Amino acid sequence: MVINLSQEHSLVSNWVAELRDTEIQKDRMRFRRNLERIGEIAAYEISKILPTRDIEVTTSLGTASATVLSEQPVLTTILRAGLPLHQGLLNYFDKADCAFVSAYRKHNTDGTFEIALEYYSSPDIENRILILSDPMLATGASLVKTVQYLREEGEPKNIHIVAAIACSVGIEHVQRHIPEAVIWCGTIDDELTAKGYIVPGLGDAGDLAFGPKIQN
Ligand SMILES: O=P(O)(O)OC[C@H]1O[C@H](OP(=O)(O)OP(=O)(O)O)[C@H](O)[C@@H]1O
Ligand SMILES: O=c1cc[nH]c(=O)[nH]1
Ligand SMILES: [Mg+2]
Repeated sequence: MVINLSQEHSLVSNWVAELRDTEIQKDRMRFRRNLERIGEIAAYEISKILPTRDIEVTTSLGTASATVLSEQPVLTTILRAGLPLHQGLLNYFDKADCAFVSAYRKHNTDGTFEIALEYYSSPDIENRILILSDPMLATGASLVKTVQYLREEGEPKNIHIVAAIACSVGIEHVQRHIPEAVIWCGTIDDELTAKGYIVPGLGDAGDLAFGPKIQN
């Protein structure tokens, strides 16, 4: 299932427009904050379909009935571009456990690339609700490889994927390999360059959030 958070107009479309704009992108703090805000809205939307339980809360004047989450998700992100989106999810799921994975494109001299996974820090994800965030779902290779890697340690009961911009080709790749995943995205673009960049996309999310890095 794919949920496009820009299907109907909301502030999300405004933040995605700012993320794409080459002038506004010069403000790294705004770029990171816009990713964070999309993470916050995604958390709010996902919370509507998470399991709940009813509780009684003692107030100073009586007792109130309330419905609250019955369990906390595991928020997993892919370093480094995933950090601002992850922070947004964590701002709202403030009691969640967190996992971090490093997955990056290791470029070959012929222009092709492989996904290198080198670092992994996670709680036990067996039977947990996994929310995996990465701002750019381009080919989908990083997300699929990350989920395959995490599954060697435990089987989550639900998988949610959060992206700011998802490419339709990448969505199909994820759906082929993780058909049960629910994909929440800020918007959907249809093109990918030969180097795997989303068009119109926004450029390199990691560089725009944190500055350029040396090529690996
Ligand atoms: O869907 P895919 O084709 O796998 O591409 C998406 C990946 O590319 C970006 O990371 P990048 O390799 O630029 O690393 P960075 O976070 O260090 O910038 C992005 O944050 C994703 O992890
Ligand atoms: O368009 C893209 C694709 C992958 N990673 C990015 O940061 N941008
Ligand atoms: Mg990058």
